[in-house]
Amino acid sequence: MRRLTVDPARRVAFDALRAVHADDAYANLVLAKLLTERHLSGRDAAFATELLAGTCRMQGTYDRILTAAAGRTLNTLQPAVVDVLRLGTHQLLALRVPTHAAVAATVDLAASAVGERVTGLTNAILRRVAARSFDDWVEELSTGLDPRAALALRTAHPDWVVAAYADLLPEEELETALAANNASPTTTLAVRPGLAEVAELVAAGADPTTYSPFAARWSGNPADLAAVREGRAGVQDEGSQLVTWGLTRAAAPDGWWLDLCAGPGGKSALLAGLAPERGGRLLAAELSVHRSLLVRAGLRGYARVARTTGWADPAVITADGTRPAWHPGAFSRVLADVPCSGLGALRRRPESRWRRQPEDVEAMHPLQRALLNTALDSAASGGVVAYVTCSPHRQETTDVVDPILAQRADVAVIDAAGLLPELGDAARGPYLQLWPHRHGTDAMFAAYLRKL
Ligand SMILES: C[S@@+](CC[C@H](N)C(=O)[O-])C[C@H]1O[C@@H](n2cnc3c(N)ncnc32)[C@H](O)[C@@H]1O
Repeated sequence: MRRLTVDPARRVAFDALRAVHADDAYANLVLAKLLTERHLSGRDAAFATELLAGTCRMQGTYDRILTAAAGRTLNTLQPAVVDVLRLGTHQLLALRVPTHAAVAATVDLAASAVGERVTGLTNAILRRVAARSFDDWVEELSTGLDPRAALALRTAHPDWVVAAYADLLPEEELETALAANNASPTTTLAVRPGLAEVAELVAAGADPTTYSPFAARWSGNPADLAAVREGRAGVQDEGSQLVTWGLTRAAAPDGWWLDLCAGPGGKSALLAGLAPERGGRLLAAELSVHRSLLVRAGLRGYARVARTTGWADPAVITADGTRPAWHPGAFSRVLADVPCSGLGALRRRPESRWRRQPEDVEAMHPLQRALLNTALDSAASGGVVAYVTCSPHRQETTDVVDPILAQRADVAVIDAAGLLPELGDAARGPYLQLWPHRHGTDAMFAAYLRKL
């Protein structure tokens, strides 16, 4: 029997991909767990990360290429073999792995992970994949497709996601916008106001970002930074920081602030630091017990300061935001960062574009409406509500906000551009819409509303 030399990075990527497909695991979470368990770091960890993330993102297009190369539908192959082939295809068509190395390493992976009997098939299919470049495959497979379907194939997005983007962006911007979802985002950190300064992160080697005064980009492991270890900074997309900052910049009375859907707690951590200097104090509410614990953990830096200085400690409760455990009108500022499809964070959630279905977007609509109505009921007269999604999809953004505005006489829109004037090109009517290709952030949406 021949000796197998399966390298640990490819094996980790394969086991993570199997968990994504067989157990509905989140690629990022399962990968982080496997890297730790198997003690992979440095170049091996970087290769496994790129291999897994790239394979997950491009899956729909790779499956079309593999179907053509195999001459049969993929459901006639063992699922584990299909995953081996997807990983091999990414190495051949997107990474700079020489053809012979990509094929040999993938055939060895097939032998060790599935069995010697599938090596001939794996080898034959991969050799056919390797015969063309990615662009040549796409050109061949695009024959007869309409321009939108060809764009979906080229940028590896489901047709319905392309349609949702096309609904919001000018045609000439569409391809750039979709392509931006295929770039690996760098890690962005946010300081906890009052506990750390961006200058501390910059002195440690991070880079300031364009818009958020709380942000810095970091290319290493966040846990290497003392500020992160001590709960004085955390990982948070710049878009999430900006929509939160917008809420704190509107005029509003002093009083308690509410984060209605707080878990895992990134925005709460920013709000908690900004509240005291604006006459506020934060209550973070979250439905899931596990996620409420994450919110509490994210606020641990403030808890330490509060113990020693008597500073107003943020509070965390586990509660259903649609059945308020507080009196109406109790809050001066309310953040409703509602559960959504996450279509604006496709860069960070490599598998999600193929897992999500249009029905998922529809299914969330009633909860989003209910949470926005609770948020408005919870705000005091003169108070401000931010309705936020990490999705630009019309159904979970303006289709939630506009009908509620039409129904309620006690709400007015605050122009988002006035709250965040440093952001060019982010107005969506009176609302805010960020985009990866325009702002380098997730595609966050925010509507700022005044309770009359
Ligand atoms: C988009 S996430 C919030 C992200 C969070 N604001 C952050 O920045 O870390 C939505 C959260 O709403 C929670 N959620 C879902 N239904 C809820 C409800 N009825 N009441 C309160 N929270 C809810 C989910 O568990 C999830 O943690």
